[in-house]
Amino acid sequence: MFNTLVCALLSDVLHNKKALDRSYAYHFSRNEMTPIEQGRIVNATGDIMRRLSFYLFIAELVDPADEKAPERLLLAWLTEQGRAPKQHSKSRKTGFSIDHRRIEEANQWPLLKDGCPEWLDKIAQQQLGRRWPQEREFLAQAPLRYIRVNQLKGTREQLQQQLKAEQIPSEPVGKQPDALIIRGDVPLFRSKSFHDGWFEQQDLGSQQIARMLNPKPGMLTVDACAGTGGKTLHIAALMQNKGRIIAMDVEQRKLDQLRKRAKRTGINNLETRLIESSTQIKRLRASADRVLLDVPCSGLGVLRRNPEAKWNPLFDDLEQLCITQQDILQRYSKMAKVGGEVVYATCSILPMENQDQVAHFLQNCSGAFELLEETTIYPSTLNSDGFYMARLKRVA
Ligand SMILES: C[S@@+](CC[C@H](N)C(=O)[O-])C[C@H]1O[C@@H](n2cnc3c(N)ncnc32)[C@H](O)[C@@H]1O
Repeated sequence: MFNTLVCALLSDVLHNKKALDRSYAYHFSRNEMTPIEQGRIVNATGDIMRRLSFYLFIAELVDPADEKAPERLLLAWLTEQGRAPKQHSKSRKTGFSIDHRRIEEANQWPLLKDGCPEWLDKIAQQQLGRRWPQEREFLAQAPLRYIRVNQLKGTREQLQQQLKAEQIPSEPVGKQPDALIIRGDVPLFRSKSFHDGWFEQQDLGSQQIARMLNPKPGMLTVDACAGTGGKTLHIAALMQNKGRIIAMDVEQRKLDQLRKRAKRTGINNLETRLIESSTQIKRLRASADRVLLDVPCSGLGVLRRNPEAKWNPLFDDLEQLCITQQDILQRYSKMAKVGGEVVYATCSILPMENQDQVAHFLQNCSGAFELLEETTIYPSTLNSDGFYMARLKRVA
C-alpha cells in the first residue's frame, strides 16, 4: 500500500500536474488506512517533493514527468533514508538499482542537497544575500505540526488535558500563548477536540499575524484578503466574539469554506463579503479600527508545506504580483479610520514583496500612515513557515 500510494501521488503531481493537496484528498478518501499510515505516506511524498532535484539526481533521471520517475524516486528516497537494505536498493520491476556513490555526490552540492531549483536560488540570492543558504536549508525540511487553541472554547492547558485524554500528546511552545506542537502522526482531525472546535492547525509564524493586528473586543475589524480564514478565526478569538468582523475575498468558494470553519469554532460576529468591485472597499472608507491585508504573494515562505510550488511556481510574474500587492495596500488601507491600524502581511520572505512594498507605500501616502513595527519571520527564526508583517497606524 505504502509504495503504491506514494508512486500514485508522485505520478499525479509530476506527470499529471495535479496539486499535491488534492491528490492526498483523492487517494486517502478511496483507501482505508490508519492515520499513522497516512502520515508515513505524506512524509515520504513531501520529502521527495521538497528535494526533488536531489532525488532525481540519485535516481539518474532528468525529466520528473518520466513514467519511470515515481518508482525510481521512491527507491532513491528509501535508499537515502537507510530504509532499504543495500541489497534491496533495486527495483523488482525494472531491475534499476541505486548507485550509492550518487548519494554522496549529491550531498556535496548545496543546491542539490537542499532541493533548490535555479530560478528560486537566483531570486532569493539577489533578495536575501548571505541569509539565503540558511533559509534554503530550512525550506528543505519537513514542516512541524503546530495547532492554535481556540480561546473561545477554553485555555491552552484545558485543550492539552482534552488531547491527552484522546491519546494525543502535545507540548506548549515557549512564549507563544496559543500554540501547541504535536509530534508524530496522531489522528488530530478525527479527534473530538477538533470536531468541537477547540483548535485549528495553524503554523507558528502565521499565529503571529493576528497577534500583531491586536484586535480588541467591540472593534470593527476587516480581514480584506481572508481566504478560507486562517487568520480570521484567530482574530475572532482575540475579539472574544464581541464587535464585528468583515471577512472579504475575491473568491466565493473560499468564503464559503470560511463560514463552515467559523461555525465549527463557535464564531458569531462574522460577516463575509465577496469583493466584486472597488465599491465594496469604498463603502467601508475610514470605518475600521483594524484592517488586515494578508495579500496574495509568491508563497515562498511556505514552500515546505507546498513543496510542489518549488517545481511549478504558483505565480507567473513576480513583478505583476508586486503591483497587485501595492494596489491592495494603497486602496484597502483607506478602510482604516484615523487612529485605526492596518497590518500588511505576506507568506513570503522576499523584501520586494515586504519591506520594499511598505516603504513605497509610506513614501506615497502623503503622511496619512506611519509605520509602528515590522517583522520578518524567517523559516530559521522559529522553525516555522516564513512570513512578513508590518503594522501601520492611520494618522490623517
Ligand atoms: C495569502 S491568501 C490569504 C490567506 C488567508 N488570510 C488565511 O489566513 O487563510 C491571499 C488571499 O487574497 C485573495 N485575493 C486575491 N486578490 C485579491 C483582491 N484584489 N482583493 C482581496 N483579496 C484578494 C486570494 O483569493 C487569497 O485568498
